[in-house]
Amino acid sequence: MTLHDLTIFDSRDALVAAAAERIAAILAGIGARGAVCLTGGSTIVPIYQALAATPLREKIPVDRIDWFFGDDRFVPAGHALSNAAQAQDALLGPAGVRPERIHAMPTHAATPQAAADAYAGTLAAYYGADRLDPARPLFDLVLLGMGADGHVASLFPGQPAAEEGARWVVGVDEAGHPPHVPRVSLTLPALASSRALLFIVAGPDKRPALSRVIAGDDLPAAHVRSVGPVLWLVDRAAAPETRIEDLP
Ligand SMILES: O=C1O[C@H](COP(=O)(O)O)[C@@H](O)[C@H](O)[C@H]1O
Repeated sequence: MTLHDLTIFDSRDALVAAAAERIAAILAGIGARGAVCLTGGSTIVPIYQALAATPLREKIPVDRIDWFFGDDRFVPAGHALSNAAQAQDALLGPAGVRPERIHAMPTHAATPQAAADAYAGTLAAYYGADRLDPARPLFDLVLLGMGADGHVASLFPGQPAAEEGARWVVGVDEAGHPPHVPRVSLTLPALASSRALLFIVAGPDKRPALSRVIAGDDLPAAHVRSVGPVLWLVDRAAAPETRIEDLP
């Protein structure tokens, strides 16, 4: 991460408002067809709610966007831990997105890896190829949170999924962070196939990992790339205490 990619907001409310505005502006610029990769976690929920409400909802061309997921918990559809259910309740439902535009991970599959393989097929069918071309990113926008351990999507530190360099989607049998249910996750190459990528990070529990990302330590979040900008929007509580001028 370079410092010009990091914006620090004085409060979580300010972060939520600014992130929602930024996302709405990106989505408003989508042309005839676009793809967005949604995140799970708790930080994103009020941002989804702001996007689904007036006045931002009016800026979003919901019917020209296909909505995908960066990861999900391997739980039945509608489960309290489901990222897809959370996004449906906070954003997609209230914003009036039609079901055929929503591409949830098939967490009813026999195994997390079977779900991952099926979802890779869904992505490839949308993209029209099974090889990613940097000149033609898969996603217009990827949204990500970061766990306190430095995980992104469901790519946890020290696990092989975080090293995957070929497949687009992987099954994760053991989550490295609560809730400890199996996961399905896009890989770093799939996330990197994006015109823009936005991290949204809040809370004091994220501060150590964010400091490590800035220092370039070996954490999944530090390895996230995009064809376009990778922007970090963080609140003051998550930001390192080091004076900004002293950061690398
Ligand atoms: O496990 C998860 O959490 C991360 C971060 O979530 P947060 O609650 O700390 O905001 C999220 O990026 C990921 O999608 C989710 O499955």
